[in-house]
Amino acid sequence: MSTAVLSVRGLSKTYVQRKGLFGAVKETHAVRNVSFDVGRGEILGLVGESGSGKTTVGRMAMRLLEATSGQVVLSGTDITVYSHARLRSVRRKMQLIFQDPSASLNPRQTIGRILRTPLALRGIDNDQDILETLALVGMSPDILNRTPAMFSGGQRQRLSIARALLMQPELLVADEAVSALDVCVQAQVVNLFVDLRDRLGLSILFIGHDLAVVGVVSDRVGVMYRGVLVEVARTADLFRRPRHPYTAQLLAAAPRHGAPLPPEPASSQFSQASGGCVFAPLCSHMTSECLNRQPDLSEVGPAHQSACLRTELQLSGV
Ligand SMILES: Nc1ncnc2c1ncn2[C@@H]1O[C@H](COP(=O)(O)OP(=O)(O)OP(=O)(O)O)[C@@H](O)[C@H]1O
Repeated sequence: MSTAVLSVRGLSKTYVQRKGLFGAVKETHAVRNVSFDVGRGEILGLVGESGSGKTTVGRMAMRLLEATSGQVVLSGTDITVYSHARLRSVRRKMQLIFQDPSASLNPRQTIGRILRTPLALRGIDNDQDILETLALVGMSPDILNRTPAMFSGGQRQRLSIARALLMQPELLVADEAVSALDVCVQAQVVNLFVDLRDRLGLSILFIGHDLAVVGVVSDRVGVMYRGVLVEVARTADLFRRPRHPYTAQLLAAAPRHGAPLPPEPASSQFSQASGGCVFAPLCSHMTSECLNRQPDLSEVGPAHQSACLRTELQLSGV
């Protein structure tokens, strides 16, 4: 991690709603004075309960939503005052991954057409980048004539990540990107985000409500509570020594406390030979389902193992 790819300073958002034409005005102070950096090649997690302002922060950071006040700096350039026309030139550098990939992939288009769209925007008309990117996200190259409906939720999320990558972004904003997936597929997609950080040096703002999942993927974690960023810390530090009472509350409620860690495999810390998802022994809430499934272990890379190691340290309170 070196210089910040994204810096937000003092971001605030007040939603103003009026009931009817002459009704009372209701103000919601959704986000108050939020500041943080996302370093190059860093995953910053943003966690908090529903309504705490995470999505609002993510959208303001991408300038998809106008902030009431505050500043957004992308790779050293202050884009706070960019016009919409000017924003177009930097938009490709920031890509949003949604919770529901079905809603973001046109069901009537083939995967080939969906993935050629970002390439066309870059003025490229051959499929080489597509094939390389599909390999990167763990998808087969022979799927270009299929449609999104022919894939599982996890595969569709990989495809939406592939489409985002084809824009050659510097920053991904993943807003609840694994929340709609079942727990074992969550582990695989989380693994993919960690791999992308390590292989491409991507910066990722990873937004979620589940501290166990956000903790696995993130280098640092920021905690949102009622619109305020109450704490930002390196993940291991946050798990070891939460400074804010709300963080401590989140940690106490995390399902990882439910079961003791299983014994470490004798041969290797992360035995792939034992079968099942390697996340399984480490995240108690993922355990039984993952072990029953035997996901494709060839997808499990070293980055994933380091994520597991970090989780294990966190879970064992090291
Ligand atoms: N368009 C809007 N108009 C009015 N209020 C809004 C709007 N969007 C969000 N809010 C309010 O702003 C607050 C923060 O919402 P936000 O969606 O950013 O939270 P969140 O932490 O992402 O929650 P969730 O995980 O449920 O999406 C909530 O009180 C929400 O009701």
